[in-house]
Amino acid sequence: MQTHTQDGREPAVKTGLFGYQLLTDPRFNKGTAFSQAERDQFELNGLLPPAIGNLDEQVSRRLQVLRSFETDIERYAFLRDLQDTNETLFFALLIENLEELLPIVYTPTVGEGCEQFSRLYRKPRGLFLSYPQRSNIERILSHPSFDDVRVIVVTDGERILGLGDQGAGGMGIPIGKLALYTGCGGIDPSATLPIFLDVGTDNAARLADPLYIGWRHERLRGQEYDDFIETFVDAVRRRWPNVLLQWEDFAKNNATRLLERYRDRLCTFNDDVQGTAAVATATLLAAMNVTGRPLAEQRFAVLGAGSAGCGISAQLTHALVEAGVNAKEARGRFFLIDRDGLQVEGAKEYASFQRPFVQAAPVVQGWKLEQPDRISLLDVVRNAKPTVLIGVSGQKGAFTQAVVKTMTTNCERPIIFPLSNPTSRAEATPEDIEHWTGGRAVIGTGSPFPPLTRDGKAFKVDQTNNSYVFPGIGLGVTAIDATRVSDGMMMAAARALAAVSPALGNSKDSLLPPIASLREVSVTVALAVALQAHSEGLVAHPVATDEIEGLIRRAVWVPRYRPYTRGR
Ligand SMILES: NC(=O)C1=CN([C@@H]2O[C@H](COP(=O)(O)OP(=O)(O)OC[C@H]3O[C@@H](n4cnc5c(N)ncnc54)[C@H](O)[C@@H]3O)[C@@H](O)[C@H]2O)C=CC1
Ligand SMILES: CC(=O)C(=O)O
Ligand SMILES: [Mg+2]
Repeated sequence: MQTHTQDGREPAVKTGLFGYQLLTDPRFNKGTAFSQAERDQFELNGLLPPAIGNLDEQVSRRLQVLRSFETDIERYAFLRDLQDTNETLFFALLIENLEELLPIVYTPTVGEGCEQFSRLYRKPRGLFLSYPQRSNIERILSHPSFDDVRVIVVTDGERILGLGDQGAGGMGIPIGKLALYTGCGGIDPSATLPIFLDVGTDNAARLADPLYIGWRHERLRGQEYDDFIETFVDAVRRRWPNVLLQWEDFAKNNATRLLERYRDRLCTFNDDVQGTAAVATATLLAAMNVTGRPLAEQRFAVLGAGSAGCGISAQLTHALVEAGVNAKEARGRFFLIDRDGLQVEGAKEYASFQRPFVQAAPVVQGWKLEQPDRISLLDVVRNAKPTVLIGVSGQKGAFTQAVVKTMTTNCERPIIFPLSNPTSRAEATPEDIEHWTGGRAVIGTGSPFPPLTRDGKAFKVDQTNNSYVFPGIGLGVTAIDATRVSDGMMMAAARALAAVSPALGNSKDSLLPPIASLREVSVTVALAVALQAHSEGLVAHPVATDEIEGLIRRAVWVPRYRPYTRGR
């Protein structure tokens, strides 16, 4: 991290790079903004056009080019190329235009980026650790360019957004998430490392694609898979004992299992399980200001009993208990519906992460059902009368008109969150929900949607996405060297986000702060997370409570060109 000297000038960064190598290293490249003195010192004369520019000019030039493309996937490819050419410029552009660019760097366009990854692939970024290279992992991680790594996002590509198994194309997700760690959370980009664990793919189209860049092999499972993950985690712990490791977009049979296996062995969390739970909890707490009905009175229907559905239900159960509901009753408030219908005792074998949210058989006795052998979402909404409906199933249109309209018979202001990503997988569009409920629903979506019209004015749709929390978790954890990510830290993140809800002061306002303010939101989340880690004794070095905010603020990386000096 760079700091200012006492006279306010930044210390120069030493680099052994010069000439063409300096211009082709995205961490050091300044493009046309290299000064004449730097061009002389680093042998750049002739390699650059003569005009000397600056970061602001470069940002406006790139923005013009970006806006001239016709499609978002072209914009995505352009931004990925810029990131791999000049990181400072990429992040300056991103940070100054968060609201416009997040839907490209992140959901929904990143989904298409993953699907097209083999075609778009240009330059190396991060690490592809493939099964055939398993005995080399330690050597691969040992490269000096990774010495400063503090945050890793890792995927095996099996459940990419709601798009399923994308094989090596899944690498687009760790790259996108880490772009937000820097763009929103202020983590120094040289401290971030995207990793793809290539254990093959079961995506037949990818395996048959001659241009596929991944390991052309069916997905490994069972002991071979577990041993590979163990080798990876062991190598990570040895190389970076205090790194924050974020698991992302693993399939449901692995996500919670791996989290439980490793959460006490290193500083780690699963974003789909825990990050999603934190943002959903925060948005719901904020929604209480709009509906006027306290959390302790809510009943929940959750479509999709996977990583996100069970993670959300677990954290909300804690929140209900904290609000005074007893634990058994709190769990009973959750109705989780998967492919086979409502999770209910005796219907089938449930995975261990699903079991806490299996309804007792007597609860559904006497329910009127559409079909006798299956309890559908509509049956649940009719009979259990939930006040909150959450979609994390990846199933477009699963919140039908009948389901949504029935929600309005349960309560005056139903809370309806179709959280699946990307946009094409949302369980319902805000426009339809607004129409079907006559404007009574409180809405949150996973991906961005255009504003609604309410009382003749544009009304922003809240994007209930874990991007509101994971960058702040990363900033808080790394700023104070937290050793673990606890449930308490996740709850602190959720409460901190809820506490900055615009709806707190005005029940007609948004539930979440604007996307454009994500950098400030992340500092707020970081502070809450760091204070909680401190109070739980989960910090590597002693630090005074009143120093924590300063540590966080000083840790925030800002894109600007630093002075360089030649040396090793
Ligand atoms: N807004 C946000 O921040 C986040 C959104 N998500 C989205 O949530 C979705 C699910 O993610 P995960 O839980 O990690 O995936 P998952 O694969 O663990 O869970 C999805 C569940 O939905 C079930 N399902 C599939 N079809 C169904 C149907 N017709 N009816 C009911 N259930 C059905 C699956 O059997 C599975 O249990 C994805 O689209 C993902 O993009 C996930 C994490 C964060
Ligand atoms: C947002 C996110 O993590 C997901 O859709 O998987
Ligand atoms: Mg995810």
